[in-house]
Amino acid sequence: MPQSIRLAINGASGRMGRALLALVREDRRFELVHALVSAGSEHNGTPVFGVSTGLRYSHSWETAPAIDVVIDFSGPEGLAAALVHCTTHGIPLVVGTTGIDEALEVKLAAAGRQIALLRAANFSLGVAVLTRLLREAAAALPDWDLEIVEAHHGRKEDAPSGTALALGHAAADARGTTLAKDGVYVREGRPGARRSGSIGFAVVRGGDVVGEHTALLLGQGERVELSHRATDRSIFARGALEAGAWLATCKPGAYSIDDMLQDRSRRA
Ligand SMILES: NC(=O)C1=CN([C@@H]2O[C@H](COP(=O)(O)OP(=O)(O)OC[C@H]3O[C@@H](n4cnc5c(N)ncnc54)[C@H](OP(=O)(O)O)[C@@H]3O)[C@@H](O)[C@H]2O)C=CC1
Ligand SMILES: O=C(O)C1=N[C@H](C(=O)O)C[C@H](O)C1
Repeated sequence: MPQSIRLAINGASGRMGRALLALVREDRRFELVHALVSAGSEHNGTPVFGVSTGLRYSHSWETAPAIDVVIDFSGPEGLAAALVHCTTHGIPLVVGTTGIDEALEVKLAAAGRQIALLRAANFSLGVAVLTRLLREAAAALPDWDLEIVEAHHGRKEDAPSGTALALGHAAADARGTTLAKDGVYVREGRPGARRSGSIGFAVVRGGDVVGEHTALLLGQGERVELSHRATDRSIFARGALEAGAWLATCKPGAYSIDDMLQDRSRRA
Protein backbone atom coordinates (compact mmCIF):
# COMPACT_ATOMS: atom_id res chain seq x y z
CA MET A 1 0.00 0.00 0.00
CA PRO A 2 1.42 3.46 -0.91
CA GLN A 3 2.39 5.76 1.94
CA SER A 4 -0.52 7.78 3.31
CA ILE A 5 -0.82 11.51 2.62
CA ARG A 6 0.43 13.56 5.56
CA LEU A 7 -2.36 16.07 6.12
CA ALA A 8 -2.57 19.29 8.14
CA ILE A 9 -5.97 20.89 8.84
CA ASN A 10 -5.96 24.63 9.50
CA GLY A 11 -9.03 25.61 11.52
CA ALA A 12 -9.38 22.08 12.92
CA SER A 13 -11.68 22.93 15.84
CA GLY A 14 -14.29 24.83 13.79
CA ARG A 15 -17.53 23.64 12.17
CA MET A 16 -15.70 22.57 9.01
CA GLY A 17 -12.63 21.39 10.92
CA ARG A 18 -14.76 19.00 12.97
CA ALA A 19 -16.51 17.71 9.84
CA LEU A 20 -13.08 17.01 8.31
CA LEU A 21 -11.77 15.28 11.45
CA ALA A 22 -14.77 12.93 11.48
CA LEU A 23 -14.01 11.81 7.92
CA VAL A 24 -10.19 11.76 8.11
CA ARG A 25 -10.28 9.42 11.05
CA GLU A 26 -11.84 6.74 8.82
CA ASP A 27 -9.96 7.59 5.60
CA ARG A 28 -6.88 5.44 5.11
CA ARG A 29 -5.54 7.67 2.33
CA PHE A 30 -4.61 10.26 4.96
CA GLU A 31 -2.55 10.54 8.11
CA LEU A 32 -3.48 13.64 10.08
CA VAL A 33 -0.15 15.08 11.31
CA HIS A 34 -1.04 18.64 12.38
CA ALA A 35 -4.32 20.23 13.55
CA LEU A 36 -4.14 24.01 13.76
CA VAL A 37 -6.28 26.42 15.76
CA SER A 38 -5.92 30.11 16.67
CA ALA A 39 -3.32 31.28 19.21
CA GLY A 40 -6.05 32.09 21.74
CA SER A 41 -8.01 28.88 21.20
CA GLU A 42 -9.37 26.95 24.14
CA HIS A 43 -8.43 23.79 22.20
CA ASN A 44 -4.74 24.61 22.07
CA GLY A 45 -2.70 21.66 23.43
CA THR A 46 -5.73 19.40 23.94
CA PRO A 47 -5.91 15.94 22.27
CA VAL A 48 -7.50 15.81 18.81
CA PHE A 49 -8.76 12.21 18.78
CA GLY A 50 -8.30 11.36 22.46
CA VAL A 51 -5.03 10.89 24.37
CA SER A 52 -4.07 7.53 22.79
CA THR A 53 -3.10 8.97 19.37
CA GLY A 54 -0.81 11.66 20.79
CA LEU A 55 -1.89 14.32 18.28
CA ARG A 56 -2.81 17.63 19.93
CA TYR A 57 -4.27 20.86 18.58
CA SER A 58 -1.59 23.46 17.97
CA HIS A 59 -1.49 27.15 17.09
CA SER A 60 2.04 26.90 15.71
CA TRP A 61 3.32 26.37 12.19
CA GLU A 62 6.88 26.41 13.57
CA THR A 63 6.35 23.06 15.27
CA ALA A 64 4.70 21.51 12.18
CA PRO A 65 6.13 18.14 11.04
CA ALA A 66 6.61 17.22 7.34
CA ILE A 67 3.29 17.77 5.52
CA ASP A 68 2.11 16.64 2.05
CA VAL A 69 -1.00 18.83 1.87
CA VAL A 70 -2.77 21.47 3.96
CA ILE A 71 -6.56 21.95 4.00
CA ASP A 72 -7.63 25.36 5.26
CA PHE A 73 -11.02 26.33 6.70
CA SER A 74 -9.74 28.82 9.28
CA GLY A 75 -10.70 32.34 8.14
CA PRO A 76 -8.61 35.07 6.47
CA GLU A 77 -6.05 35.49 9.30
CA GLY A 78 -5.38 31.78 9.62
CA LEU A 79 -5.18 31.42 5.84
CA ALA A 80 -2.55 34.19 5.63
CA ALA A 81 -0.35 32.26 8.08
CA ALA A 82 -0.90 28.97 6.21
CA LEU A 83 0.12 30.65 2.96
CA VAL A 84 3.46 31.70 4.44
CA HIS A 85 4.19 28.16 5.64
CA CYS A 86 3.05 26.45 2.43
CA THR A 87 4.96 28.77 0.08
CA THR A 88 8.11 28.57 2.23
CA HIS A 89 8.06 24.77 2.26
CA GLY A 90 6.47 24.08 -1.15
CA ILE A 91 3.37 22.38 0.31
CA PRO A 92 0.11 22.06 -1.74
CA LEU A 93 -2.75 24.04 -0.18
CA VAL A 94 -6.53 23.53 -0.46
CA VAL A 95 -8.37 26.75 0.44
CA GLY A 96 -11.99 26.67 1.65
CA THR A 97 -11.94 29.97 3.52
CA THR A 98 -14.19 32.70 2.09
CA GLY A 99 -14.53 36.43 2.80
CA ILE A 100 -11.02 37.20 1.52
CA ASP A 101 -10.00 40.85 1.04
CA GLU A 102 -8.04 42.33 -1.87
CA ALA A 103 -4.64 42.19 -0.12
CA LEU A 104 -5.03 38.48 0.62
CA GLU A 105 -6.35 37.87 -2.93
CA VAL A 106 -3.05 39.27 -4.24
CA LYS A 107 -1.05 36.94 -1.97
CA LEU A 108 -3.16 33.97 -3.07
CA ALA A 109 -2.56 34.80 -6.73
CA ALA A 110 1.20 34.93 -6.09
CA ALA A 111 1.09 31.66 -4.13
CA GLY A 112 -0.68 29.99 -7.07
CA ARG A 113 2.50 30.51 -9.09
CA GLN A 114 4.72 28.88 -6.43
CA ILE A 115 2.75 25.95 -5.03
CA ALA A 116 -0.18 23.76 -6.05
CA LEU A 117 -3.17 25.74 -4.78
CA LEU A 118 -6.83 24.77 -5.14
CA ARG A 119 -9.54 27.24 -4.13
CA ALA A 120 -13.27 26.62 -3.97
CA ALA A 121 -15.91 28.78 -2.32
CA ASN A 122 -17.98 25.61 -2.15
CA PHE A 123 -16.75 22.00 -2.22
CA SER A 124 -20.13 20.42 -2.98
CA LEU A 125 -20.60 18.66 -6.30
CA GLY A 126 -24.13 20.08 -6.54
CA VAL A 127 -22.85 23.66 -6.48
CA ALA A 128 -20.31 22.85 -9.22
CA VAL A 129 -23.25 21.73 -11.39
CA LEU A 130 -25.42 24.69 -10.31
CA THR A 131 -22.63 27.04 -11.44
CA ARG A 132 -22.57 25.46 -14.91
CA LEU A 133 -26.39 25.63 -15.17
CA LEU A 134 -26.38 29.28 -14.13
CA ARG A 135 -23.75 30.18 -16.74
CA GLU A 136 -25.95 28.61 -19.39
CA ALA A 137 -29.18 30.23 -18.15
CA ALA A 138 -27.60 33.69 -17.71
CA ALA A 139 -26.29 33.61 -21.28
CA ALA A 140 -29.53 32.18 -22.75
CA LEU A 141 -31.70 34.81 -21.00
CA PRO A 142 -29.48 37.89 -21.28
CA ASP A 143 -32.28 40.44 -20.68
CA TRP A 144 -33.84 38.78 -17.65
CA ASP A 145 -33.15 40.26 -14.23
CA LEU A 146 -30.75 38.20 -12.13
CA GLU A 147 -30.75 38.05 -8.34
CA ILE A 148 -28.79 35.72 -6.06
CA VAL A 149 -30.19 34.86 -2.64
CA GLU A 150 -28.22 32.98 -0.01
CA ALA A 151 -28.96 31.78 3.53
CA HIS A 152 -26.53 30.57 6.22
CA HIS A 153 -26.30 29.96 9.97
CA GLY A 154 -26.10 32.95 12.27
CA ARG A 155 -22.40 32.56 13.05
CA LYS A 156 -21.19 33.10 9.51
CA GLU A 157 -18.90 36.14 9.41
CA ASP A 158 -18.74 37.06 5.69
CA ALA A 159 -21.53 38.23 3.37
CA PRO A 160 -22.53 37.62 0.69
CA SER A 161 -21.21 34.08 0.93
CA GLY A 162 -18.21 33.06 -1.17
CA THR A 163 -20.52 30.77 -3.14
CA ALA A 164 -23.01 33.58 -3.90
CA LEU A 165 -20.14 35.72 -5.16
CA ALA A 166 -18.70 32.86 -7.23
CA LEU A 167 -22.16 32.30 -8.78
CA GLY A 168 -22.40 36.02 -9.47
CA HIS A 169 -18.96 36.08 -11.11
CA ALA A 170 -19.88 33.08 -13.28
CA ALA A 171 -23.17 34.67 -14.41
CA ALA A 172 -21.55 38.06 -15.03
CA ASP A 173 -18.81 36.39 -17.07
CA ALA A 174 -21.42 34.49 -19.12
CA ARG A 175 -23.06 37.86 -19.91
CA GLY A 176 -19.77 39.53 -20.80
CA THR A 177 -19.69 41.79 -17.75
CA THR A 178 -18.24 41.85 -14.22
CA LEU A 179 -19.57 42.13 -10.69
CA ALA A 180 -17.36 45.20 -10.21
CA LYS A 181 -19.53 46.90 -12.85
CA ASP A 182 -22.96 45.34 -12.28
CA GLY A 183 -23.07 43.81 -8.77
CA VAL A 184 -25.58 45.40 -6.34
CA TYR A 185 -25.09 44.49 -2.68
CA VAL A 186 -27.21 47.02 -0.76
CA ARG A 187 -30.78 48.29 -1.28
CA GLU A 188 -32.12 50.56 1.42
CA GLY A 189 -34.39 53.57 1.68
CA ARG A 190 -35.32 54.63 -1.89
CA PRO A 191 -32.72 53.04 -4.15
CA GLY A 192 -34.98 53.67 -7.16
CA ALA A 193 -35.98 51.30 -9.94
CA ARG A 194 -33.81 48.28 -10.61
CA ARG A 195 -30.99 49.05 -13.05
CA SER A 196 -31.23 46.85 -16.13
CA GLY A 197 -28.32 44.38 -16.33
CA SER A 198 -27.50 44.58 -12.62
CA ILE A 199 -26.91 41.44 -10.56
CA GLY A 200 -28.39 41.75 -7.07
CA PHE A 201 -27.44 39.89 -3.88
CA ALA A 202 -29.65 39.20 -0.86
CA VAL A 203 -28.46 37.63 2.38
CA VAL A 204 -30.31 35.68 5.09
CA ARG A 205 -28.59 34.73 8.38
CA GLY A 206 -29.94 32.63 11.22
CA GLY A 207 -30.27 29.35 13.07
CA ASP A 208 -28.32 26.35 11.90
CA VAL A 209 -28.75 26.74 8.12
CA VAL A 210 -25.82 24.88 6.54
CA GLY A 211 -25.88 26.76 3.23
CA GLU A 212 -28.55 27.59 0.63
CA HIS A 213 -28.15 29.41 -2.68
CA THR A 214 -30.77 30.38 -5.25
CA ALA A 215 -30.22 32.21 -8.53
CA LEU A 216 -33.44 33.88 -9.68
CA LEU A 217 -33.77 34.74 -13.36
CA LEU A 218 -36.77 37.04 -13.50
CA GLY A 219 -38.54 37.64 -16.80
CA GLN A 220 -41.92 39.17 -17.69
CA GLY A 221 -44.65 36.68 -16.84
CA GLU A 222 -42.22 33.87 -15.96
CA ARG A 223 -39.08 33.09 -13.98
CA VAL A 224 -36.41 30.44 -13.61
CA GLU A 225 -35.11 29.47 -10.16
CA LEU A 226 -31.90 27.48 -9.76
CA SER A 227 -31.35 26.31 -6.19
CA HIS A 228 -28.94 24.29 -4.11
CA ARG A 229 -29.48 23.38 -0.49
CA ALA A 230 -26.74 21.84 1.64
CA THR A 231 -28.14 19.96 4.62
CA ASP A 232 -24.93 18.40 5.94
CA ARG A 233 -21.46 19.97 6.24
CA SER A 234 -19.84 16.61 5.53
CA ILE A 235 -20.44 17.23 1.79
CA PHE A 236 -18.00 20.16 1.90
CA ALA A 237 -15.52 18.14 3.97
CA ARG A 238 -15.69 15.19 1.58
CA GLY A 239 -15.10 17.48 -1.40
CA ALA A 240 -12.15 19.15 0.32
CA LEU A 241 -10.55 15.77 1.10
CA GLU A 242 -10.97 14.67 -2.54
CA ALA A 243 -9.31 17.94 -3.54
CA GLY A 244 -6.48 17.35 -1.04
CA ALA A 245 -5.77 13.83 -2.29
CA TRP A 246 -5.74 15.08 -5.90
CA LEU A 247 -3.74 18.26 -5.23
CA ALA A 248 -0.98 16.31 -3.48
CA THR A 249 -0.22 14.82 -6.94
CA CYS A 250 -0.20 18.17 -8.79
CA LYS A 251 2.54 20.48 -9.97
CA PRO A 252 2.55 24.09 -8.73
CA GLY A 253 -0.31 26.13 -10.20
CA ALA A 254 -3.73 27.57 -9.40
CA TYR A 255 -6.49 24.95 -9.68
CA SER A 256 -10.28 24.82 -9.38
CA ILE A 257 -12.75 22.02 -8.64
CA ASP A 258 -13.49 21.85 -12.38
CA ASP A 259 -9.77 21.22 -13.07
CA MET A 260 -9.89 18.32 -10.62
CA LEU A 261 -13.10 16.83 -12.06
CA GLN A 262 -11.82 17.11 -15.65
CA ASP A 263 -8.42 15.61 -14.79
CA ARG A 264 -10.00 12.72 -12.90
CA SER A 265 -12.42 11.92 -15.74
CA ARG A 266 -9.47 12.04 -18.22
CA ARG A 267 -7.55 9.55 -16.07
CA ALA A 268 -10.55 7.23 -15.51
N1 LIG B 1 -15.50 26.22 0.62
C1 LIG B 1 -16.47 25.58 1.27
O1 LIG B 1 -17.05 24.60 0.79
C2 LIG B 1 -16.84 26.07 2.65
C3 LIG B 1 -16.22 27.18 3.16
N2 LIG B 1 -16.47 27.57 4.44
C4 LIG B 1 -15.66 28.68 4.92
O2 LIG B 1 -14.68 28.15 5.81
C5 LIG B 1 -14.35 29.10 6.81
C6 LIG B 1 -14.52 28.47 8.18
O3 LIG B 1 -15.89 28.17 8.39
P1 LIG B 1 -16.38 27.48 9.75
O4 LIG B 1 -15.71 26.16 9.95
O5 LIG B 1 -17.86 27.55 9.73
O6 LIG B 1 -15.81 28.53 10.82
P2 LIG B 1 -15.55 28.34 12.40
O7 LIG B 1 -15.54 29.70 12.98
O8 LIG B 1 -16.45 27.31 12.96
O9 LIG B 1 -14.07 27.72 12.44
C7 LIG B 1 -12.91 28.48 12.24
C8 LIG B 1 -11.73 27.68 12.75
O10 LIG B 1 -10.54 28.37 12.46
C9 LIG B 1 -9.74 28.46 13.63
N3 LIG B 1 -8.92 29.65 13.53
C10 LIG B 1 -9.29 30.95 13.71
N4 LIG B 1 -8.21 31.75 13.52
C11 LIG B 1 -7.17 30.94 13.23
C12 LIG B 1 -5.80 31.16 12.96
N5 LIG B 1 -5.29 32.39 12.95
N6 LIG B 1 -5.01 30.08 12.69
C13 LIG B 1 -5.51 28.82 12.69
N7 LIG B 1 -6.81 28.55 12.98
C14 LIG B 1 -7.62 29.60 13.22
C15 LIG B 1 -10.72 28.45 14.79
O11 LIG B 1 -10.05 28.00 15.96
P3 LIG B 1 -10.46 28.39 17.47
O12 LIG B 1 -11.84 28.99 17.40
O13 LIG B 1 -10.41 27.10 18.22
O14 LIG B 1 -9.49 29.39 17.94
C16 LIG B 1 -11.71 27.43 14.25
O15 LIG B 1 -11.18 26.13 14.42
C17 LIG B 1 -15.24 30.33 6.53
O16 LIG B 1 -14.53 31.25 5.76
C18 LIG B 1 -16.40 29.73 5.73
O17 LIG B 1 -17.05 30.65 4.92
C19 LIG B 1 -17.35 26.90 5.24
C20 LIG B 1 -18.01 25.82 4.77
C21 LIG B 1 -17.82 25.30 3.44
O1 LIG C 1 -19.65 29.60 6.14
C1 LIG C 1 -20.28 28.60 5.73
O2 LIG C 1 -20.91 27.87 6.50
C2 LIG C 1 -20.24 28.32 4.30
N1 LIG C 1 -19.47 29.03 3.55
C3 LIG C 1 -19.24 28.90 2.17
C4 LIG C 1 -19.57 30.16 1.43
O3 LIG C 1 -19.28 31.26 1.96
O4 LIG C 1 -20.07 30.09 0.32
C5 LIG C 1 -19.83 27.65 1.58
C6 LIG C 1 -21.05 27.10 2.24
O5 LIG C 1 -22.19 27.72 1.71
C7 LIG C 1 -21.01 27.17 3.76
